[in-house]
Amino acid sequence: MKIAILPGDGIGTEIMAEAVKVLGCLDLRFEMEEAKVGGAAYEAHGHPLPPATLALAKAADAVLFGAVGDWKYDKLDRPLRPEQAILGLRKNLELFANFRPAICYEELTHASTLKPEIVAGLDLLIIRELTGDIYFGQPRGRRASPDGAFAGADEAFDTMRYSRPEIERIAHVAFQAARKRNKKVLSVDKANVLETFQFWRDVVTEVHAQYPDVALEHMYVDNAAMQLVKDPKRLDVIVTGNMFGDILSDEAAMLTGSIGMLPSASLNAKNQGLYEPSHGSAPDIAGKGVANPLATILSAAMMLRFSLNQEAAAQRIEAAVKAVLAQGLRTGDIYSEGTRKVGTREMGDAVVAALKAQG
Ligand SMILES: NC(=O)c1ccc[n+]([C@@H]2O[C@H](COP(=O)([O-])OP(=O)(O)OC[C@H]3O[C@@H](n4cnc5c(N)ncnc54)[C@H](O)[C@@H]3O)[C@@H](O)[C@H]2O)c1
Ligand SMILES: CC(C)[C@H](C(=O)O)[C@@H](O)C(=O)O
Ligand SMILES: [Mg+2]
Repeated sequence: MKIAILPGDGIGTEIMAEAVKVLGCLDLRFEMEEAKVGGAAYEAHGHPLPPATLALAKAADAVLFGAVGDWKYDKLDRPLRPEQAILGLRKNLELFANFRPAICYEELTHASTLKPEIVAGLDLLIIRELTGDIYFGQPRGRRASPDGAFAGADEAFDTMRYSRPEIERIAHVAFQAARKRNKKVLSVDKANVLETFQFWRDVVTEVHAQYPDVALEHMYVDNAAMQLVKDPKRLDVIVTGNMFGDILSDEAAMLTGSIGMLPSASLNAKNQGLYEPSHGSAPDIAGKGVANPLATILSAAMMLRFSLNQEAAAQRIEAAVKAVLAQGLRTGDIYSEGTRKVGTREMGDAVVAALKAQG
């Protein structure tokens, strides 16, 4: 089993060190090979996704990814910006199905900014389409406005688009995931305004005909954003497009206590996957040793489950994370009174100790 380890930038290197430590103390044989990605790769090789990094990711059974980005790269031409690395990996590996589970662990009920009764026991799954939408639609660019009230003025434009097969395959993923859970899917769109998302709604409805045992509900994204904080436990599987999924998953992260708790899996049709926390490189706390490594450690657990066929090891990691939270250990982002504040490394060490204690 070969795992590509791509730490990236900012807290990416700090959280990845803890996840690698956790993987290393399982009784499994992995080959782990590390490569630079994002700003780190740009500094070393002049490109955020160098050919050798992409080749490693393609050849591996799974990719564990930290995070990329830093404000200092914001002035670079877009193809050279760190974020292009993660977008390029998703597109090149055809990782169209992004699973972002938002689970509120019992011990963290009080870490959320929402009232405990709203989030206690929350377990929802956002399924985000990851290789289409306005993220990748062409054409895009800047030009002099060709017409309208501001003709001749500078303007910028992007293209939102989805093809039928792209919507069909993510809808199948959502309905199949719902069959293993509570048999209901909420499809989030903006069909009242956007043609792309009226089409999304039509195609999801058509695919639903093959899943009569699963309940389907449609909702506009603005309302969904509201329902997520009003009554999130009413929701179970949410399927949506690339951009809405990006936004709603950060919102859902706060229901779990912190974005530092939200893992993710991005899968292609062959179940090859890239696993990463849903957060970014957090330049504001990078280098301070305070980042929460649990989203990355939980992403490693998802990797064991989905790409490496190691369900037992995945469950061991998840149980170790719960044990550490039950011991009262907290990084700053999930700290609340009466718990013990620890740094990134201490949190990783505690997960390793909890794994060893399992025998
Ligand atoms: N997949 C990725 O690599 C990815 C994802 C999101 C953002 N980014 C990039 O990261 C950079 C920073 O973006 P941003 O600030 O908007 O989002 P961010 O997710 O990096 O940070 C948002 C806030 O959450 C906090 N935070 C994030 N992860 C944390 C953790 N593990 N523990 C504790 N606190 C945590 C940060 O300190 C910050 O206050 C940008 O360059 C952005 O493009 C990359
Ligand atoms: C860094 C950025 C390209 C990325 C996205 O928008 O998909 C991030 O926000 C995420 O959620 O993984
Ligand atoms: Mg995001």
